[in-house]
Amino acid sequence: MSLGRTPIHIHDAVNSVTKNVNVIDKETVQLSESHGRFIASDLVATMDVPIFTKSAMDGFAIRSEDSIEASRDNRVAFTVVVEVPAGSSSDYELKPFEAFRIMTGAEIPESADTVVMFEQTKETDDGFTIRRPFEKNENIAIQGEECKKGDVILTAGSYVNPGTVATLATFGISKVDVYKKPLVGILSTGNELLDVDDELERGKIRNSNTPMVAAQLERVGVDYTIYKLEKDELESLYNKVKVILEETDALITTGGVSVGDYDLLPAIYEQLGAEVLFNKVAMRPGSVTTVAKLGNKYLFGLSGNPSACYSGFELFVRPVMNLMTGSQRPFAPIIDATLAGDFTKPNPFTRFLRAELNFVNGVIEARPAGFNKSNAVTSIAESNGVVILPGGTRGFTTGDKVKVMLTDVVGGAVDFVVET
Ligand SMILES: Nc1nc2c(c(=O)[nH]1)N[C@H]1C(S)=C(S)[C@@H](COP(=O)(O)OP(=O)(O)OC[C@H]3O[C@@H](n4cnc5c(N)ncnc54)[C@H](O)[C@@H]3O)O[C@H]1N2
Ligand code: MOO
Ligand SMILES: [Mg+2]
Repeated sequence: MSLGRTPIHIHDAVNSVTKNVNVIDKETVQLSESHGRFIASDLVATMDVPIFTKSAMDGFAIRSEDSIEASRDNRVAFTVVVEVPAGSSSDYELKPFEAFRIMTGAEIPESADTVVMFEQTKETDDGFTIRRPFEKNENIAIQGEECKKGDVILTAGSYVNPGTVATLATFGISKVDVYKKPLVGILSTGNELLDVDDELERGKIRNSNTPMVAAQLERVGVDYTIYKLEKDELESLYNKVKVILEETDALITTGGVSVGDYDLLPAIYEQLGAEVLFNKVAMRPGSVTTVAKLGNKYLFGLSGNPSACYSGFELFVRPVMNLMTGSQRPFAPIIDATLAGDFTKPNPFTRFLRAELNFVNGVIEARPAGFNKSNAVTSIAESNGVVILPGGTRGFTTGDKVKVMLTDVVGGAVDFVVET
């Protein structure tokens, strides 16, 4: 009951869920399936990159020593002897004032040591002239200049982004060791709940938490199973939770964690013998969010109220899922922003305010999104971040500096503005 619940600080709550999280396991996936995963072993360069010294420009490869005397008044002439397109090479030994016609990406023949771009030459019948000396290695990409064989390119736990995919391909890695994704069960509870397709009835509402939580899990790249809605009935709910824990790595329930007569999750954690990490957090919304552990398995008891459910996920489920998946950066970034609307209510506890973020004239503006109460659903849709107002404060107004958690990094700016 509420009397037995001691609210803990949000920092303590986050720390307690995110310590001792075990990564699930490793698996090998095809390169094409690796994007969005976390690599499970260090990537050590098996060769130099570039693997051979090559031309960085389309032009002519020459011996730099032949260009020393070149000037505006004394153009030096070269004769083109061999063509070297990308994908080929030449063992021809250049004689003085001879040149290769060479393309970007082609191996630099041994006898040349610098490249003159087409734009730096004037064409002649059998070649070209230049008007300045070229130093060794101009317009050349040297073998190993990017990385050397044996260098550690990426460490285990790195996120596989499109550039990682390109790097893996460069080293010929078509099968990638990644951390396994946890399988998470989603179970919404409540006698009042109907499925999305059901006709509305008196006193009932549609279950919006299950699809929302599923989408949040997708956003962190985790697999899930959706279980059928459960009524607030102790025995059947207990049995269901037990079965789900056998089938999954973690369980997210929504609803039934407060102190109401039909809020059964606290009794279920007790019956399971689970360790309750906390059952009250000094925050709004989501103060009744409860997290328990049974062995390595997490039981996230998210609040039934949609906005509380959403915040509870972003604060606790998200970092744990990221850690289980092998991420070394489990938390949503928290940045500075300027409030673009008033929020005058008192904040006895730390307040999480869904907000729409915009980048305006170099400043990140955070506009509190719509109807911003615990039971709100539409404000979540209007938000792409969460403003964090410290507990024990009140009266925030437009222009105030606030912290914002970047929950949603999908999408972009309305325009492209950079200093050039
Ligand atoms: N005496 C007290 N009453 C309440 C307290 C309290 O401290 N003392 N805390 C309040 C707060 S704060 C919240 S938040 C809610 C949390 O309730 P539960 O987590 O137990 O959730 P339910 O009671 O099952 O439902 C609450 C609310 O959310 C709606 N709901 C539930 N599931 C869904 C769903 N899947 N999709 C959409 N909406 C859902 C449900 O119909 C209720 O309206 O408790 C307060 N009470
Ligand atoms: O748990 Mo509640 O969300 O503070 O309204
Ligand atoms: Mg309740």
